[in-house]
Amino acid sequence: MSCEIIVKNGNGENYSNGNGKIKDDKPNFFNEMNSSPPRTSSPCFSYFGENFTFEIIEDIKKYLFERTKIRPKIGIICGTGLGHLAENLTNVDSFPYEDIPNFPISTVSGHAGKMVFGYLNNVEVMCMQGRFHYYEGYPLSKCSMPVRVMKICGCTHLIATNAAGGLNPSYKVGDIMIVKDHINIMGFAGNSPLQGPNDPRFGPRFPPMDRAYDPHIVKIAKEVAKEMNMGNEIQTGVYTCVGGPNYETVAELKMLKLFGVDAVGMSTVHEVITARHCDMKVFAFSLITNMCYTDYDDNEEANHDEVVNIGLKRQDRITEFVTKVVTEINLDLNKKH
Ligand SMILES: O=P(O)(O)O[C@H]1O[C@H](CO)[C@@H](O)[C@H]1O
Ligand code: HPA
Repeated sequence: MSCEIIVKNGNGENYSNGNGKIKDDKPNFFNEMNSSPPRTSSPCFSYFGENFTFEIIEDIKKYLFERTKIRPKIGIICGTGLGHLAENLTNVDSFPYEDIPNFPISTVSGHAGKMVFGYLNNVEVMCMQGRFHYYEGYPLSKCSMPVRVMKICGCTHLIATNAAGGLNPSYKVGDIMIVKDHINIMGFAGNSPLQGPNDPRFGPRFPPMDRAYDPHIVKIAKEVAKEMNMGNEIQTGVYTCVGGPNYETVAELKMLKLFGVDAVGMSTVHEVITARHCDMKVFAFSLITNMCYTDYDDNEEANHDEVVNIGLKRQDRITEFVTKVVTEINLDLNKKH
């Protein structure tokens, strides 16, 4: 059975994949789910929001590569208050998001909104100084679209960092939690960055998510932590992403704790799913910026200024940690070639 995609392009015009007749201007949910993706380099819209086609991602790469000579294998996403990392790059070429064609803009404090290419300890990297969140009004596919840009730019590895609330009572503010796994709560509710037509040039329709966080890089990171004497400040745990922007209720936190969640935030999971879909190796960690209390008698409340401030306080340590992990990943990459 041939299926037809009818979506609107950026100018509001009908767009069809040419597999049949246009019957009306409303996209058909089931047709879209079963069809090949639209091949276009102008943004088009579907039930799942803007469709960032392979061609659009290639155009973004073209824009960047015409302006930088850096050819990174490692992409880094800086979490809230962690953008300092990008300030440690040398020989930088920096692109404000508003200048990059088809890029969203960062609207959250603690996220500068720049794509920075440069060297971290002589290793070529590209670094998002600021990420996109669902609560900013962007669909998950748009939030994680830059991960595909990293992939098409040649990155084989993604390092995702975030600020998160600590649920595990043995954690303390300032700890770094290496993410060993995640629980995709937004996915339980039927929301995924991979919703909509699948383009096999990015990855398969049904990607596996076992070992989403590369066990070998986790091992490398633990060795780095040991070398840095991080003994009582490094943890390993399970992260979850809630939609935000409100922080969680006590009852929600109790539930997450029962689920086995160690740290809770509002990002990363959809980026990791997108990265694994296109076969990138992933390493992620959370900076524990506040503790999540599951007792109604506790008066502590999370607030974003505190989250940003803890990031600033821990920036030097985190920069050192990431630099060493990047250096080790690069040594590994060179061994393989
Ligand atoms: O996950 P990152 O972007 O580090 O930021 C975390 O901190 C913000 C809340 O204070 C939310 O955006 C949450 O996701
Ligand atoms: N909850 C959700 N997201 C967060 C938190 C939190 O406690 N802290 C930082 N980001």
